[in-house]
Amino acid sequence: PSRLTTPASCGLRLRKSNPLAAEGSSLGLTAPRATCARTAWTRQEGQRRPQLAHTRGSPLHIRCLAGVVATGARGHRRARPPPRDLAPVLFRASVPGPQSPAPTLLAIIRKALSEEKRVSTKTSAADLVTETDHLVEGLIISELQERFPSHRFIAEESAAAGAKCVLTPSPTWIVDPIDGTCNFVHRFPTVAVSIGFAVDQELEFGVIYHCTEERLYTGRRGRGAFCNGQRLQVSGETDISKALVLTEIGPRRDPATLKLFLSNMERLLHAKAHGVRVIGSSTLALCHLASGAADAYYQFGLHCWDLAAATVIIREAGGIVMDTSGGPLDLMSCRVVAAGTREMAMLIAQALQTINYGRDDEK
Ligand SMILES: O=P(O)(O)O[C@H]1[C@H](O)[C@@H](O)[C@H](O)[C@@H](O)[C@@H]1O
Ligand SMILES: [Mg+2]
Repeated sequence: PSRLTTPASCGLRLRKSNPLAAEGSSLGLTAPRATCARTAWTRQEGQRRPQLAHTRGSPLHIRCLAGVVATGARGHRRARPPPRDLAPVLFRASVPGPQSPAPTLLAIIRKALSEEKRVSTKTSAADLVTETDHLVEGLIISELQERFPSHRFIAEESAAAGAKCVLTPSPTWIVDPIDGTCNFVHRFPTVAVSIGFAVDQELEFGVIYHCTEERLYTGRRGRGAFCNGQRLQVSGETDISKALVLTEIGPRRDPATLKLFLSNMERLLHAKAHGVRVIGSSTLALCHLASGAADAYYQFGLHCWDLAAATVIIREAGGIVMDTSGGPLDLMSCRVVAAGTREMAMLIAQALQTINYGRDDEK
């Protein structure tokens, strides 16, 4: 398999035992070795953000992510690979063994999960963020930026700090460093990292890692969707009265929004859905849909970083992702309906009342 050369201080290779091996062999993946990173915190425009410098032997070693290969150009690292030739595999998933003191991205999240956290709020009292969200986002972006200096990024905590969320035709990584931050704060073990990639405003691939259950979901346009190497397939259910439906509450708690949220749930229960579940992570709920463990998902108030990776995974598992109007998905519209079948998606869309959260690209 091809082996990408990385800068001396941040070599990354993927293990053969990586859960992606089945898919990975066709992508030319190789085993991981340590990446070293040093973090320093500085205040910029009132925000606390990580500045990263890759330094071998620095106190914080991060073996975090990314074997990225150009399948059409094996063995060549390109500053800007041809869009269709990119395939991702992100995350060194395992906690390091005793001989390896370097924490993985996953280890950082898992360690922080069990510790006290400094929690801040963003758009509402229920919209939470921690230092770990910032740290993980900084690590992911710096790693990818080093490999692909011309690529663009849309990332949750950067957006919260004022960065614009505009999806241009340029290759763009769309990152949610921790999805399920409220769960993370409460130590509720449903937390994920989500990274999507778009070129020409089209979603090319997505990777979602379930941090506590060590499940790696991947989807690549035209190449299928997998969980730990097992192919994913959505359910074929078309009847709401036989459906398990998932949703998320969204960040707002004002009475008008809550009334609409509860009324939408009530409408689906009146339609005799078997259940409507809220698990606290949009990306993992969407992965459950992709794996056939649920039949539909809808939400108002989610963001492009909740949707980007999951959309590829669901589509590649045979599912439908659309706008709540029944039209095509608009990644920036802060709303979605997804289902295993078009019939189910349309039934859900027809049952819903709109909750207007605005657009990601107008904030
Ligand atoms: O945890 P974050 O990344 O803030 O994502 C949340 C998402 O943006 C919301 O729409 C969902 O309702 C939450 O469950 C997600 O966790
Ligand atoms: Mg998040």
